[in-house]
Amino acid sequence: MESFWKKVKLKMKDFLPDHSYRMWLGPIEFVAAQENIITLSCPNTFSRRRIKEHYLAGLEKEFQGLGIEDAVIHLQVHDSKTSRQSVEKGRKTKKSTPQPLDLPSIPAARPRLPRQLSLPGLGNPFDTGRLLKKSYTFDKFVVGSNSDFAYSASLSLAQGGANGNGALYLVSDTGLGKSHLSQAVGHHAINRGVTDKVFYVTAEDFTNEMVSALKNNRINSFKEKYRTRCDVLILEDVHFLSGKSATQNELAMTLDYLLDAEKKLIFSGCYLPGDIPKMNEQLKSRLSLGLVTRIETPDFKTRVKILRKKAGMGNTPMPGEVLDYLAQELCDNVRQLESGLSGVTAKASLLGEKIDIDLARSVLSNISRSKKQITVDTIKSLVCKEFSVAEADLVSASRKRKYVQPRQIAIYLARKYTDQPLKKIGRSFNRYHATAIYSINAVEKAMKKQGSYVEQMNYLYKKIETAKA
Ligand SMILES: Nc1ncnc2c1ncn2[C@@H]1O[C@H](COP(=O)(O)OP(=O)(O)OP(=O)(O)O)[C@@H](O)[C@H]1O
Repeated sequence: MESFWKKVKLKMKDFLPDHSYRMWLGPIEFVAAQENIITLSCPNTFSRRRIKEHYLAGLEKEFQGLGIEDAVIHLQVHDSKTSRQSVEKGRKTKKSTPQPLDLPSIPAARPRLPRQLSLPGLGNPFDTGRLLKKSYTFDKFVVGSNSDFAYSASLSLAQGGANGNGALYLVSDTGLGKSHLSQAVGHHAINRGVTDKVFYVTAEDFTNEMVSALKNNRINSFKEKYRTRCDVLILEDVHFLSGKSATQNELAMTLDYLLDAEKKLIFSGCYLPGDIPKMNEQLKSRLSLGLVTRIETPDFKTRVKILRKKAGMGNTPMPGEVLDYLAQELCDNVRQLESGLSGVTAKASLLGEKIDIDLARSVLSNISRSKKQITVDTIKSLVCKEFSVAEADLVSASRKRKYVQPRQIAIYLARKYTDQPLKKIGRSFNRYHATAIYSINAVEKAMKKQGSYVEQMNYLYKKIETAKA
């Protein structure tokens, strides 16, 4: 049986991005097999959970493909102290360890930087569908005047693209439903049995996977994977590709294949394709080939509708006046509405308090206080002080190195710590928003290359987070 496991592993190696294989499947060892039950051992509980959630069904399928009908995998942890209890029967076994109380975080929104923490393994066909967030379906999306066109376009694409378009580009500021709608298209395809070859991948993962394939002489299988094994491609955070010309070329060619084969393509990003700096014309034109639709910020009526739906999905009844209050105060995006709602629910349940306006006010005061503390101006003055530059120089047209670096860093920090749209941030530095995107990418790139740069940024984060209002 061990030889079967070796075969399964080899197959997985082919399927998965290199880093995912190395991180998750490479370290797994074969332990024993009895009839159709195969016991494998993982290096730790975290890895076991990850394997269980993302890879187990696929592994079992691979064993079944090798003729072991009804293969069931038991996962255990390597640790010598491992007891029998740590052997789990895949998905069916309930966790016996009590989980720490997971308090919902109150901040208004998660950082709006292009996703840096995307999951390894995104976009591999083996993970098909399982990487899509369960709740990101059409029926859970609340349609308002801000999103009706994007919703209809996504649904139409999911239902077969009656308008003949095989591609859709969703654009919006952060937290307004791009991921939700794009993943809803994937769910639709899988749930209706149209196809399970749905690839969900961020532009960053696509890039990393391609670079790793190049390094490991696997570029042909990378190309083959995207060009021939995918029916629905969901590519998020497209702006991340700015300046990455090799990835742009490869993606443009892949898109040609997929478009020719009439596959469904959904892209999302914070900027229109034409506004992404350092993006080659071929890719821009392909990204714009289908419908390009914008999701706007929801108006008050829609915010109430969203809150009502989300409150209805939970178990805690939420008075109408509290929903109105939250909708009035939280205007930036839907993620912020979700934070407010879960903050109110959590506080009420933890303290055993009644849900009313006073409670909601106390929860939101924390959100707005932390938001108010960090403004673009606070960031500008802190960066000027740290780099010993005058504010006039920071926002000037000068491209001298001594000003460019602090300027880029300040823009990056403004994006990370404030809710200001990038256009507005750019304007605060007398720059177009394309330059703001470029600055953010430049800082990210530098952080990836130099440890000292990361240290410098960590130092600035601390300074900002502890700065007085
Ligand atoms: N119209 C909507 N109805 C219901 N939920 C929504 C709606 N819009 C957004 N959401 C919810 O808000 C949260 C953020 O949405 P999502 O992640 O899709 O935003 P995004 O535009 O992709 O953000 P980012 O650019 O930061 O990735 C999700 O939990 C999503 O389900």
